This record gives sequence, structure tokens and C-alpha cells, in this order.
Amino acid sequence: MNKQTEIINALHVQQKIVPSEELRVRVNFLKDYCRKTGAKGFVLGISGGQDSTLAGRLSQLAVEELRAEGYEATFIAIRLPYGTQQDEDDAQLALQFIKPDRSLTFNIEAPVNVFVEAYEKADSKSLTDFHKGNVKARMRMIAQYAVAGEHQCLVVGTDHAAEAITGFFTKFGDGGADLLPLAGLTKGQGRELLIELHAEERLYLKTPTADLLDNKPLQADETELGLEYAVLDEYLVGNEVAPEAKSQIEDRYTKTQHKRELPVSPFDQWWK
Ligand SMILES: Nc1ncnc2c1ncn2[C@@H]1O[C@H](COP(=O)(O)OP(=O)(O)OC[C@H]2O[C@@H]([n+]3cccc(C(=O)O)c3)[C@H](O)[C@@H]2O)[C@@H](O)[C@H]1O
Ligand SMILES: Nc1ncnc2c1ncn2[C@@H]1O[C@H](COP(=O)(O)OP(=O)(O)OP(=O)(O)O)[C@@H](O)[C@H]1O
Ligand SMILES: [Mg+2]
Repeated sequence: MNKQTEIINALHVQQKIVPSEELRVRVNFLKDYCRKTGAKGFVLGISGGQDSTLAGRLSQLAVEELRAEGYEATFIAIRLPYGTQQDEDDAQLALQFIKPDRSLTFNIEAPVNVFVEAYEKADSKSLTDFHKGNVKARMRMIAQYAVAGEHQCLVVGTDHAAEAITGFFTKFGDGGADLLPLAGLTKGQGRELLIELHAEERLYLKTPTADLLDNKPLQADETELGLEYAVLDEYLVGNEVAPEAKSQIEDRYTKTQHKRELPVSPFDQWWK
């Protein structure tokens, strides 16, 4: 099996999706897992970006259906800005579209800044902007798990195939979640699902950004990655891409394998 096919299979990517069917499969997954675990619903950080807009709406649809079927479940959306978010208006638009049962705001600025100060004291050097960015992503994870713990809910993750293939997430940060309703979807397929859900164009045409850096607010993922989502999507659906892009993608996939596995133990073989 060639590397591309191996990756496509490992990430469960389908060449084509039927959006209405795909929505049903993913809402059913959220409902089934919620019932099976006895959880009281879901928690998810809403950034204003495409992925959390989609996963948030799927979560809200799932709890509404569960309640209609007699199972009490709630979706709690969490705004997790670091100070004032430059694209706060997009986050508010996402919330209007998702219509969560409950929405709360947890500003991560103060805890992140306290952490950065403590780090400086401990290591006699300051944390780089890049690593502070990962602390922000992990602080968001801590906040989501605190809310999930208090309300006996599960933390929804927004990882999908176009992020998984490059390992473009913070390990145990936004990568730390209980269930992944968008797994296997390309970025474009996620967009198709938002269109099927009648989301406003602005919500799915928005430039993807991790927005983790103080020095480069709203930096496009594609700038940091040096790869376009359109090219990642082409590769993921089995099409040919330029040889340099192919080797860049496959190299990143191999180097980030540790992020797609649970912490490695002496009984694991995958890393050998
Ligand atoms: N081979 C290996 N086996 C086991 N563990 C290994 C390892 N290599 C590194 N590690 C561990 O992994 C750590 C590095 O991983 P990690 O801490 O995640 O850090 P890293 O991958 O360096 O950075 C995270 C990247 O994800 C991007 N990101 C984050 C959050 C959201 C989004 C978004 O798409 O919106 C993107 C972010 O911009 C950045 O480029 C190392 O410090 C080390 O502890
Ligand atoms: N400012 C924020 N407020 C709330 N949640 C956030 C924030 N930034 C990141 N997150 C959480 O971290 C996840 C990962 O961020 P990521 O940027 O990959 O997704 P996104 O912003 O939803 O979509 P996109 O990748 O298109 O920007 C988000 O889906 C969201 O759950
Ligand atoms: Mg984003």
C-alpha cells in the first residue's frame, strides 16, 4: 500500500461525502456516546472559526434530539478569549448560529499571564511567544475540563483529517478532548456540512487561524504550516499533489505520529 493510501485509511477519509447523511452519522455518534456514558451533555470552546462552529452546532443538535427523546442533556458553549479577541464579532456570529443552551465566557488571559511569570522565575528565562501559544491552548483545555467536570459533561474536540494529517494542534491542548465528531473530514467537507446547515457564508469562508501568538494575531494557519488546506484536502481525497507538497505532508505526518496516539508505553509498537 502506498503512503498516501495508508494515511487516508488511517485517518478514515472518504473521497466524497453526502452532507445530509454525514450530518446524521455525526449527530448520531454524539447522541449514542452521550447515552452510553450517561453524560449530561457536552462542552466546547467556540472561537469563531469554522471547526468549532460546526462541532458546536452538531453538539447542540444532538442534545436537542436527546431531550426530545426523553434524555436530559445540555450543550455548554464556552468563549475562551485571551484578553480581547480581535475577531470577537465572528465568535458572536458563531454563537448566534449554534444557539447553545448555555454560553459562558472564561477569559484565559489572567491565568496564562500568571503562568508565564511563574515560568520565568522557575527557568530564569522567559517563555517564547510560540510556547506561550501552546500554554494558551492548554489553558483552554483546562477550562473546558473544569466546566465538563462540574456539569458531568464531555469535552468535544474539533480535530479533523486536515489537522490530524499535519499534527497541527497542541498536544493535550486543543488535542485534548473526549470525543471527535469531525474526525475523518477534510476542511472542505467541514465547509460542506456548514452549508448544509445553512450557516452564513462568513462562518465557513473565514481564514483558519490558531490565533495563539501575541506577536502575530490572527496569523493564518496556512502561513505557519507553509501548506494550503486546499492541497491537504486534495491529498486526503486521494488526488495527486505537487511532489514537494507530497513529501512535506508525508514528512509532517510521520513526525507528528506521537500526537495521534495515546502516550507511548513499553507495550506499544507503533513508534518503532
Ligand atoms: N517523537 C515524540 N514522541 C513523543 N512525544 C514527542 C515527540 N516529539 C515531540 N514530543 C512532545 O510533543 C511536544 C510538542 O508538541 P506540542 O506541544 O503540541 O507543540 P508543537 O507541535 O511544537 O506546536 C503546536 C503546533 O500546533 C499549532 N496549533 C496549536 C493549536 C491550535 C492550532 C489550530 O489549528 O488552530 C494549531 C501551533 O500553531 C503549533 O504549530 C514536545 O514538547 C514533546 O513533549
Ligand atoms: N478564542 C477561543 N475561544 C474559544 N475556543 C477556542 C479559542 N481558540 C481556540 N479554541 C478552541 O480550540 C479549537 C482549535 O482551534 P482551531 O483554530 O483549530 O479551530 P477553529 O478556530 O474552530 O477553526 P479554524 O481552524 O478554522 O480557525 C477550537 O475549535 C476551539 O474549540
Ligand atoms: Mg481557529
